[in-house]
Amino acid sequence: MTGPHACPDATVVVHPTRQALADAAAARLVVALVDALAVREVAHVSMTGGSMGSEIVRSLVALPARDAVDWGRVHVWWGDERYLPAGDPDRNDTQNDAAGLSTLCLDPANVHRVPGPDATGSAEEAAATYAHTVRSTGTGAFDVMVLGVGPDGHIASLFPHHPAAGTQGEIAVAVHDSPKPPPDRVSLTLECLERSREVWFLVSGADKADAVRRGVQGSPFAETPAAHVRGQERTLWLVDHDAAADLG
Ligand SMILES: O=C(O)[C@H](O)[C@@H](O)[C@H](O)[C@H](O)COP(=O)(O)O
Repeated sequence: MTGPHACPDATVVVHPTRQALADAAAARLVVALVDALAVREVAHVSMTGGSMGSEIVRSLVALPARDAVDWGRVHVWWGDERYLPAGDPDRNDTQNDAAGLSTLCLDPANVHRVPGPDATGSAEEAAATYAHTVRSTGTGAFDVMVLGVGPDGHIASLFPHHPAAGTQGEIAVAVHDSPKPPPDRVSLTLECLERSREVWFLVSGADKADAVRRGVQGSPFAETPAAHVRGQERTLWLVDHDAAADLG
Protein backbone atom coordinates (compact mmCIF):
# COMPACT_ATOMS: atom_id res chain seq x y z
CA MET A 1 0.00 0.00 0.00
CA THR A 2 1.46 3.38 -0.94
CA GLY A 3 1.03 6.26 1.44
CA PRO A 4 -2.04 8.50 1.46
CA HIS A 5 -2.13 11.25 -1.17
CA ALA A 6 -3.15 14.34 0.71
CA CYS A 7 -5.31 16.67 -1.33
CA PRO A 8 -7.45 19.66 -0.42
CA ASP A 9 -10.01 18.57 2.25
CA ALA A 10 -9.89 14.93 1.22
CA THR A 11 -7.52 12.05 1.85
CA VAL A 12 -6.68 9.35 -0.67
CA VAL A 13 -5.72 5.95 0.68
CA VAL A 14 -4.41 3.50 -1.90
CA HIS A 15 -4.80 -0.24 -1.35
CA PRO A 16 -2.81 -2.86 -3.28
CA THR A 17 -5.82 -4.84 -4.52
CA ARG A 18 -9.60 -4.70 -4.81
CA GLN A 19 -9.92 -7.30 -2.07
CA ALA A 20 -7.62 -5.37 0.26
CA LEU A 21 -9.71 -2.27 -0.42
CA ALA A 22 -12.98 -4.04 0.42
CA ASP A 23 -11.52 -5.70 3.54
CA ALA A 24 -9.93 -2.50 4.85
CA ALA A 25 -13.07 -0.46 4.15
CA ALA A 26 -15.16 -3.02 6.03
CA ALA A 27 -12.81 -2.87 9.01
CA ARG A 28 -12.91 0.92 8.85
CA LEU A 29 -16.72 0.81 8.86
CA VAL A 30 -16.79 -1.42 11.96
CA VAL A 31 -14.57 1.06 13.82
CA ALA A 32 -16.62 4.04 12.62
CA LEU A 33 -19.87 2.46 13.79
CA VAL A 34 -18.43 1.35 17.15
CA ASP A 35 -17.12 4.87 17.71
CA ALA A 36 -20.42 6.48 16.68
CA LEU A 37 -22.41 4.21 19.00
CA ALA A 38 -20.03 5.06 21.84
CA VAL A 39 -21.24 8.66 21.78
CA ARG A 40 -24.72 8.48 20.23
CA GLU A 41 -27.71 6.25 20.77
CA VAL A 42 -27.90 5.26 17.12
CA ALA A 43 -25.61 5.34 14.08
CA HIS A 44 -26.57 5.95 10.47
CA VAL A 45 -24.70 4.47 7.49
CA SER A 46 -25.69 4.94 3.87
CA MET A 47 -24.70 2.12 1.55
CA THR A 48 -24.31 2.08 -2.19
CA GLY A 49 -24.96 -0.14 -5.16
CA GLY A 50 -22.61 -1.37 -7.80
CA SER A 51 -19.89 -3.95 -7.39
CA MET A 52 -17.99 -2.22 -4.59
CA GLY A 53 -21.20 -1.55 -2.69
CA SER A 54 -21.70 -5.29 -2.30
CA GLU A 55 -17.99 -6.04 -2.00
CA ILE A 56 -17.71 -4.10 1.25
CA VAL A 57 -20.75 -5.94 2.60
CA ARG A 58 -19.18 -9.32 1.77
CA SER A 59 -16.01 -8.29 3.61
CA LEU A 60 -18.02 -6.88 6.51
CA VAL A 61 -19.97 -10.06 7.19
CA ALA A 62 -16.76 -12.11 7.01
CA LEU A 63 -15.04 -9.90 9.58
CA PRO A 64 -14.95 -11.36 13.12
CA ALA A 65 -14.85 -7.78 14.45
CA ARG A 66 -18.35 -7.28 13.00
CA ASP A 67 -19.66 -8.54 16.33
CA ALA A 68 -18.24 -5.43 18.02
CA VAL A 69 -21.07 -3.43 16.46
CA ASP A 70 -24.45 -3.26 18.21
CA TRP A 71 -26.28 -3.70 14.89
CA GLY A 72 -29.67 -3.21 16.53
CA ARG A 73 -28.75 0.47 16.92
CA VAL A 74 -27.57 0.95 13.35
CA HIS A 75 -29.76 2.57 10.71
CA VAL A 76 -29.01 1.57 7.12
CA TRP A 77 -29.83 3.79 4.15
CA TRP A 78 -29.01 3.82 0.46
CA GLY A 79 -27.55 6.76 -1.42
CA ASP A 80 -29.59 5.69 -4.40
CA GLU A 81 -31.83 2.90 -5.57
CA ARG A 82 -32.99 1.56 -8.85
CA TYR A 83 -36.75 2.17 -9.19
CA LEU A 84 -37.67 -1.53 -9.28
CA PRO A 85 -40.05 -3.68 -7.18
CA ALA A 86 -38.94 -4.83 -3.74
CA GLY A 87 -36.75 -7.92 -4.06
CA ASP A 88 -35.85 -7.28 -7.68
CA PRO A 89 -32.34 -8.70 -8.23
CA ASP A 90 -31.23 -5.44 -9.84
CA ARG A 91 -32.04 -3.35 -6.77
CA ASN A 92 -29.08 -2.12 -4.74
CA ASP A 93 -30.62 -3.31 -1.47
CA THR A 94 -31.34 -6.75 -2.91
CA GLN A 95 -27.71 -7.06 -4.03
CA ASN A 96 -26.44 -5.85 -0.67
CA ASP A 97 -28.74 -8.36 1.07
CA ALA A 98 -27.41 -11.15 -1.17
CA ALA A 99 -23.87 -10.11 -0.18
CA GLY A 100 -24.81 -10.75 3.45
CA LEU A 101 -26.32 -7.54 4.77
CA SER A 102 -29.41 -9.48 5.83
CA THR A 103 -27.24 -11.72 8.07
CA LEU A 104 -26.32 -8.82 10.34
CA CYS A 105 -28.58 -8.43 13.39
CA LEU A 106 -30.09 -5.22 12.08
CA ASP A 107 -33.53 -4.12 13.23
CA PRO A 108 -35.65 -4.29 10.05
CA ALA A 109 -37.35 -1.07 11.17
CA ASN A 110 -33.96 0.61 10.88
CA VAL A 111 -33.24 -0.63 7.36
CA HIS A 112 -34.64 2.15 5.21
CA ARG A 113 -35.32 0.85 1.73
CA VAL A 114 -36.40 3.14 -1.09
CA PRO A 115 -39.94 2.16 -2.12
CA GLY A 116 -40.34 0.81 -5.63
CA PRO A 117 -43.18 0.75 -8.19
CA ASP A 118 -44.88 -1.98 -6.14
CA ALA A 119 -45.40 0.57 -3.36
CA THR A 120 -45.52 3.94 -5.15
CA GLY A 121 -46.99 5.33 -8.35
CA SER A 122 -43.82 7.01 -9.60
CA ALA A 123 -40.14 7.54 -8.88
CA GLU A 124 -41.12 11.07 -7.85
CA GLU A 125 -43.46 9.67 -5.19
CA ALA A 126 -40.74 7.27 -4.07
CA ALA A 127 -38.26 10.15 -3.74
CA ALA A 128 -40.75 12.17 -1.69
CA THR A 129 -41.47 9.18 0.55
CA TYR A 130 -37.76 8.52 1.10
CA ALA A 131 -37.12 12.17 1.85
CA HIS A 132 -39.90 12.08 4.45
CA THR A 133 -38.29 9.04 6.04
CA VAL A 134 -34.94 10.82 6.22
CA ARG A 135 -36.58 13.87 7.81
CA SER A 136 -38.77 11.94 10.23
CA THR A 137 -36.02 9.58 11.39
CA GLY A 138 -34.27 12.65 12.66
CA THR A 139 -30.90 11.81 11.29
CA GLY A 140 -29.13 15.12 11.59
CA ALA A 141 -26.23 13.55 9.76
CA PHE A 142 -25.21 10.20 8.39
CA ASP A 143 -22.18 8.95 10.26
CA VAL A 144 -20.77 7.35 7.11
CA MET A 145 -21.86 7.87 3.51
CA VAL A 146 -20.41 5.08 1.36
CA LEU A 147 -20.36 5.94 -2.34
CA GLY A 148 -19.22 4.03 -5.39
CA VAL A 149 -17.97 6.08 -8.31
CA GLY A 150 -18.75 5.40 -11.95
CA PRO A 151 -16.17 5.71 -14.74
CA ASP A 152 -17.95 8.94 -15.72
CA GLY A 153 -17.56 10.34 -12.22
CA HIS A 154 -21.15 9.80 -11.08
CA ILE A 155 -22.00 9.02 -7.48
CA ALA A 156 -25.29 7.56 -6.28
CA SER A 157 -27.53 8.34 -9.26
CA LEU A 158 -26.19 11.86 -9.80
CA PHE A 159 -24.78 11.64 -13.33
CA PRO A 160 -22.70 14.16 -15.28
CA HIS A 161 -24.77 16.61 -17.33
CA HIS A 162 -28.00 15.05 -16.07
CA PRO A 163 -30.80 17.51 -15.19
CA ALA A 164 -31.55 15.76 -11.88
CA ALA A 165 -27.96 15.96 -10.62
CA GLY A 166 -28.07 19.62 -9.66
CA THR A 167 -31.37 19.43 -7.76
CA GLN A 168 -31.36 21.83 -4.82
CA GLY A 169 -33.60 22.25 -1.81
CA GLU A 170 -34.56 18.58 -1.80
CA ILE A 171 -33.37 15.49 0.09
CA ALA A 172 -34.10 13.00 -2.68
CA VAL A 173 -34.80 13.20 -6.38
CA ALA A 174 -36.28 10.98 -9.09
CA VAL A 175 -33.85 10.23 -11.91
CA HIS A 176 -35.05 9.21 -15.37
CA ASP A 177 -33.06 8.29 -18.49
CA SER A 178 -30.11 7.23 -16.34
CA PRO A 179 -27.07 6.56 -18.55
CA LYS A 180 -26.43 3.55 -16.36
CA PRO A 181 -29.30 1.05 -16.54
CA PRO A 182 -31.91 0.76 -15.28
CA PRO A 183 -33.21 4.12 -16.49
CA ASP A 184 -35.42 5.05 -13.54
CA ARG A 185 -33.92 5.64 -10.12
CA VAL A 186 -34.19 7.54 -6.88
CA SER A 187 -31.12 9.33 -5.52
CA LEU A 188 -30.23 11.38 -2.49
CA THR A 189 -29.30 14.85 -3.65
CA LEU A 190 -25.85 16.39 -3.38
CA GLU A 191 -26.86 18.46 -0.37
CA CYS A 192 -28.24 15.38 1.36
CA LEU A 193 -25.14 13.32 0.59
CA GLU A 194 -23.14 16.08 2.27
CA ARG A 195 -25.24 15.77 5.44
CA SER A 196 -22.62 13.22 6.43
CA ARG A 197 -19.92 13.30 9.01
CA GLU A 198 -17.76 11.20 6.75
CA VAL A 199 -17.98 10.55 3.01
CA TRP A 200 -16.09 7.53 1.70
CA PHE A 201 -15.60 6.92 -2.00
CA LEU A 202 -14.95 3.24 -2.68
CA VAL A 203 -13.27 2.85 -6.08
CA SER A 204 -11.58 -0.08 -7.78
CA GLY A 205 -10.24 -0.69 -11.26
CA ALA A 206 -8.26 0.97 -14.01
CA ASP A 207 -11.46 2.05 -15.75
CA LYS A 208 -12.05 4.44 -12.84
CA ALA A 209 -8.58 6.03 -12.83
CA ASP A 210 -9.60 9.12 -14.77
CA ALA A 211 -12.72 9.61 -12.63
CA VAL A 212 -10.60 9.31 -9.49
CA ARG A 213 -8.14 11.87 -10.85
CA ARG A 214 -10.96 14.30 -11.65
CA GLY A 215 -12.65 13.62 -8.33
CA VAL A 216 -9.52 14.15 -6.27
CA GLN A 217 -7.90 16.97 -8.24
CA GLY A 218 -11.07 18.85 -9.06
CA SER A 219 -13.46 19.05 -12.00
CA PRO A 220 -16.70 20.98 -12.62
CA PHE A 221 -19.75 19.42 -10.96
CA ALA A 222 -21.46 19.00 -14.32
CA GLU A 223 -18.57 16.84 -15.50
CA THR A 224 -17.67 15.03 -12.26
CA PRO A 225 -20.27 15.05 -9.49
CA ALA A 226 -17.89 12.98 -7.33
CA ALA A 227 -15.53 15.97 -7.13
CA HIS A 228 -18.13 17.96 -5.22
CA VAL A 229 -19.19 15.70 -2.35
CA ARG A 230 -17.46 16.36 0.95
CA GLY A 231 -18.06 15.04 4.44
CA GLN A 232 -18.56 17.51 7.27
CA GLU A 233 -15.63 16.01 9.18
CA ARG A 234 -13.78 13.78 6.73
CA THR A 235 -13.69 12.78 3.09
CA LEU A 236 -11.86 9.62 2.07
CA TRP A 237 -11.02 8.29 -1.36
CA LEU A 238 -10.52 4.59 -0.67
CA VAL A 239 -9.09 3.21 -3.88
CA ASP A 240 -7.08 0.29 -5.14
CA HIS A 241 -3.80 0.58 -7.01
CA ASP A 242 -5.41 0.46 -10.45
CA ALA A 243 -7.94 3.18 -9.69
CA ALA A 244 -5.10 5.41 -8.41
CA ALA A 245 -3.08 5.05 -11.61
CA ASP A 246 -3.72 8.61 -12.83
CA LEU A 247 -2.96 10.34 -9.55
CA GLY A 248 0.76 10.54 -10.30
O1 LIG B 1 -27.05 2.20 -8.66
C1 LIG B 1 -25.83 2.10 -8.86
O2 LIG B 1 -25.35 1.54 -9.85
C2 LIG B 1 -24.86 2.63 -7.86
O3 LIG B 1 -25.40 3.24 -6.79
C3 LIG B 1 -23.82 3.46 -8.53
O4 LIG B 1 -23.71 4.77 -8.05
C4 LIG B 1 -22.52 2.75 -8.34
O5 LIG B 1 -22.09 2.88 -6.99
C5 LIG B 1 -21.47 3.26 -9.27
O6 LIG B 1 -21.97 3.16 -10.59
C6 LIG B 1 -20.18 2.42 -9.15
O7 LIG B 1 -20.52 1.12 -9.45
P1 LIG B 1 -19.33 0.01 -9.53
O8 LIG B 1 -18.67 0.01 -8.18
O9 LIG B 1 -19.99 -1.27 -9.89
O10 LIG B 1 -18.40 0.51 -10.62
